[in-house]
Amino acid sequence: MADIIDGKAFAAGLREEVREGVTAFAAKAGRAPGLAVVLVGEDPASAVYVRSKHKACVTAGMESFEHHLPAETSEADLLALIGQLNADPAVDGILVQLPLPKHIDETKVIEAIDPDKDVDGFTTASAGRLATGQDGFVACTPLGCLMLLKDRLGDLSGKSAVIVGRSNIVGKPMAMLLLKESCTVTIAHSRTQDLAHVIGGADIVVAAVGRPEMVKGAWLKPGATVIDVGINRVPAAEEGKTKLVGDVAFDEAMEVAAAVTPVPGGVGPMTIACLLHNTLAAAKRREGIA
Ligand SMILES: Nc1nc(=O)c2c([nH]1)NC[C@@H]1CN(c3ccc(C(=O)N[C@@H](CCC(=O)O)C(=O)O)cc3)C=[N+]21
Repeated sequence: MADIIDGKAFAAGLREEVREGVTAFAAKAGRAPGLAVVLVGEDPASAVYVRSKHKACVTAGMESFEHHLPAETSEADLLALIGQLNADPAVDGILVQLPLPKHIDETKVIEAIDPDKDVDGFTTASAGRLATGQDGFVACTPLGCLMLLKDRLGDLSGKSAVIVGRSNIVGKPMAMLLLKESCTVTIAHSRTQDLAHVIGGADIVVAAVGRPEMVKGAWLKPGATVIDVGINRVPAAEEGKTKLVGDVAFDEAMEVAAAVTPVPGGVGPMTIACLLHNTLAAAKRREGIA
């Protein structure tokens, strides 16, 4: 039976570490780090995420600036707000909750964020810095996955890692991070032939495809470490109820792997903790505090 990697507990530790860092920062800078979160529209899932980000911020001793705009906000008005936040000295980090309403060009909005305030790591500048080994912000979800892997395995050098999924916000930055750790990295995706065979060679599997339980336990190399990024809401056994499952068939994986992250309680909590970590780092960088 594999170990369950307790992302929730690890995230709690990281949040406590950030809280201490915030206290030290405030003593030197005379102000708290500030995170601006921009939410456009009424998507209920987004509202839940934004509320938990706000709570986490406040608990860590940070300033949280919430900007909740109506769904019909124009792209120009949103860009103007980003411009204001870029110029606001009290704002160290800017997060624009995705997805945005269809009439707004997401890329254009993300690119408007000052890369030095891009705590989500979503701008082209941040992606380029990561790919070329320069200092910058790493997207919170892959950063959280890397922390869990290093905590579990220590040195990752020489390990074979397969990432399932090639998104800009998880798959690609995850590949860059693992490459930097000297893993041998494979990115698999919907067109990959014989996925079972590809995954079968991996010491590390990161599943980020958004397809419920698509990675089967029998595909895994015995003793593999499995990081499940998927958060899929599916019908539960009880009529009318739903439950969350990952991209990995968890019970099967537990029979073969050495360690597996659960959903919920795995990668999800790490994403928010890493957002706080990035925001503190942004504040320190802006104030020239080591
Ligand atoms: N600009 C932007 N940045 C984001 O980082 C971003 C975003 N937009 N849009 C939406 C996704 C999703 N996301 C999650 C964060 C935490 C959990 C999380 O904490 N999940 C818990 C609870 C899940 C639940 O009960 O619903 C868990 O997995 O244990 C999940 C998902 C951040 N996102």
